[in-house]
Amino acid sequence: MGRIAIITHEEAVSISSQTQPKYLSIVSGKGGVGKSTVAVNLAVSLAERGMSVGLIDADIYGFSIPSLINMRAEARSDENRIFPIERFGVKWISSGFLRTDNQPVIMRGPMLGKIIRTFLEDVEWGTLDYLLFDLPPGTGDIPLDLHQFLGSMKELIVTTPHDTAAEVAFRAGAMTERTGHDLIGIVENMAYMQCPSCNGAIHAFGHEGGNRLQEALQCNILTRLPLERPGDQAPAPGVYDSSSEAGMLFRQLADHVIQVTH
Ligand SMILES: Nc1ncnc2c1ncn2[C@@H]1O[C@H](COP(=O)(O)OP(=O)(O)OP(=O)(O)O)[C@@H](O)[C@H]1O
Repeated sequence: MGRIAIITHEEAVSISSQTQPKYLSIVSGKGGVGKSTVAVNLAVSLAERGMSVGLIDADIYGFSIPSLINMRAEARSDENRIFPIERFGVKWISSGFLRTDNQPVIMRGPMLGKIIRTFLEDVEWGTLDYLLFDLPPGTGDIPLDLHQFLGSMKELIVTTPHDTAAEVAFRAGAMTERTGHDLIGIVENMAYMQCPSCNGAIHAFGHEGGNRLQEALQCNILTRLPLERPGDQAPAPGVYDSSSEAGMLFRQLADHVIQVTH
């Protein structure tokens, strides 16, 4: 597993505040592996370190950011600009904030690209240190569109330890190379759970998938996250409390991201 660097809050703040945000995509091969959960908690952890952070929910059809951060609201807009929703120190935009009736979003490929462009250009982001993208699972048009709009960007790939998830994640990782994006690491989510009686680790989804992916993509696993739901103390259904094991690991991951992207 890759070494995670811990940095102080002061160091983090001194790294922050450039004019151009750093673009970071969170990708996965399959749905349901926890990509949006990783994106949300990384965004909140970066903000806690003093970074100015925005997140684009680029999963236009399958958006889940509003429910993960427990926010049902319509983004304000005027003639020219859309104002992102602010919560937990992060600015968020999602198609779920453009309509609040939970109706399906029906769009063809080129319209998806247009929506992403609108999110990039017409949202009042202000000055950001990081703009994160929660991409839809798989290797569709949106990563290609983003490459066209922004050029090179950093990517984190999320998988579970299950062989199938890792195999599909490999294709998403290979796509990263083809689009010229820079894969900074792998997050193995739902890697283990703690046995309630003996406290040992239970590997419900196996434990080889992440290692195989690491070898195949020649890229480090940055963290292995437990199978653990945010508890009653959690600030929202998809946001971990900073004192939980997952919460602490997300804060370490944020430190690492700051180090490798500054
Ligand atoms: N480590 C974890 N432990 C327990 N539950 C988790 C964990 N990670 C994610 N979940 C839960 O699994 C479900 C799917 O997570 P999430 O929406 O983040 O996945 P996803 O990969 O973004 O899926 P999709 O691409 O289909 O939206 C959510 O209910 C989330 O709360």
